[in-house]
Amino acid sequence: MSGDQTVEISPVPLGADDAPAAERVVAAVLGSGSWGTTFAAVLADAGCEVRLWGRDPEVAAQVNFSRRNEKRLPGIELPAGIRATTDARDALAGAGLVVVAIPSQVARATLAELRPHLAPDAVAVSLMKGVELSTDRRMSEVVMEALDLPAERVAVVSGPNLAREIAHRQPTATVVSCVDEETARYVARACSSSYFRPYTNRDVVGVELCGAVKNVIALAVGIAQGRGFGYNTTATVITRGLVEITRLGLALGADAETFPGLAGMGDLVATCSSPLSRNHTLGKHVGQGLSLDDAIAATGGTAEGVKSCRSVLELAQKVGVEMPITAGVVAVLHEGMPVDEMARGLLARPQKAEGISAER
Ligand SMILES: NC(=O)c1ccc[n+]([C@@H]2O[C@H](COP(=O)([O-])OP(=O)(O)OC[C@H]3O[C@@H](n4cnc5c(N)ncnc54)[C@H](O)[C@@H]3O)[C@@H](O)[C@H]2O)c1
Ligand SMILES: O=P(O)(O)OC[C@H](O)CO
Repeated sequence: MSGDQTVEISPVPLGADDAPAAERVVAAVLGSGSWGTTFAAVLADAGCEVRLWGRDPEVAAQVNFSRRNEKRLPGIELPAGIRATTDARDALAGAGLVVVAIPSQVARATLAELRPHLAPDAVAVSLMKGVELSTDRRMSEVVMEALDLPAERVAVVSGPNLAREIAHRQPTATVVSCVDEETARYVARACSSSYFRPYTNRDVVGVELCGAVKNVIALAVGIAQGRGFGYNTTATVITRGLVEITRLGLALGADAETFPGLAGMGDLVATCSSPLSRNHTLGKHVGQGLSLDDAIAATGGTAEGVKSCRSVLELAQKVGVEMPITAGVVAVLHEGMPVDEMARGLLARPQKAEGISAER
């Protein structure tokens, strides 16, 4: 059974319909999974005209005629301002904002197909939290390359944003990051509502790495919990996980302020704590003894860390940063290492000083 099905969430409507409609942005959301559909709802509640593109005609029909996406967001009523379509040309025509919410590993090929339909002045937004296998590119880099856009027109949104809580209009905040501050503010205005509060920054590298690597750390926490370890182990993995994320980020030029922020610590805590997280849930299944394939099937949805753990480790090796938790997750998921051996290996590492800047 997936983690999604076991968690009860109370809807907390905070007057979403009262949200101020600033400029009327036309937005196309690519991907009608849990986060794409939820972000479409956020944009609609914020006053945008929203087209939701997905491959599944049944999902599109259900969104249009019942205001629901029962497959990904069971029991949730969507706002009226979303029109779903399976026709990419229709979704993208005149869309000034193009939001990408498909699994990271298929983004490049999918976007390359859609590129001819992109409006000439469009700004793209990546919601994806992964690193591309074989190229080790962050997702904003993939979006830039596949859509042939400059960095100034590509933003990322990342933070403690579990889709189902937001679909229930529970309050949260996020970070909209772009090298161009004006673009970040434009995107932030477009998605700001009474329950969704975006902050902006220009540290795209840091924000994206936080989003991708926290999935790997959530897998490690899930593995530990599935094995039966308690809060001390959980807190240790989260804290040392943040050190891994920070070291990698700093080595790749990120801003130190990002890591204790919403996209860093905030998202790490949400993902490592919640049974709504697919990465956390999948890790738990593995810790309880399921094979990777069975754990993937039991979890459902996209658990980006399963694939991205390998590209994250490769990135780290390229810049000489040691990431022992990430290496342990790769070994358990992809190299057959038993969970107890991962735990023993992490604990047996040479003693060292605690800080971020301690030897790598
Ligand atoms: N769900 C969340 O809470 C959440 C929150 C923040 C970020 N994210 C990130 O958003 C991204 C999408 O996650 P999600 O939760 O929506 O996943 P999901 O598994 O719920 O949905 C993925 C969607 O992509 C579609 N898809 C798969 N292959 C495709 C292809 N080749 N072309 C077009 N569509 C394709 C699937 O049919 C599905 O509708 C991931 O990178 C994830 O890390 C998710
Ligand atoms: O379900 P997960 O593990 O992909 O996590 C969802 C979001 O990234 C939490 O912010």
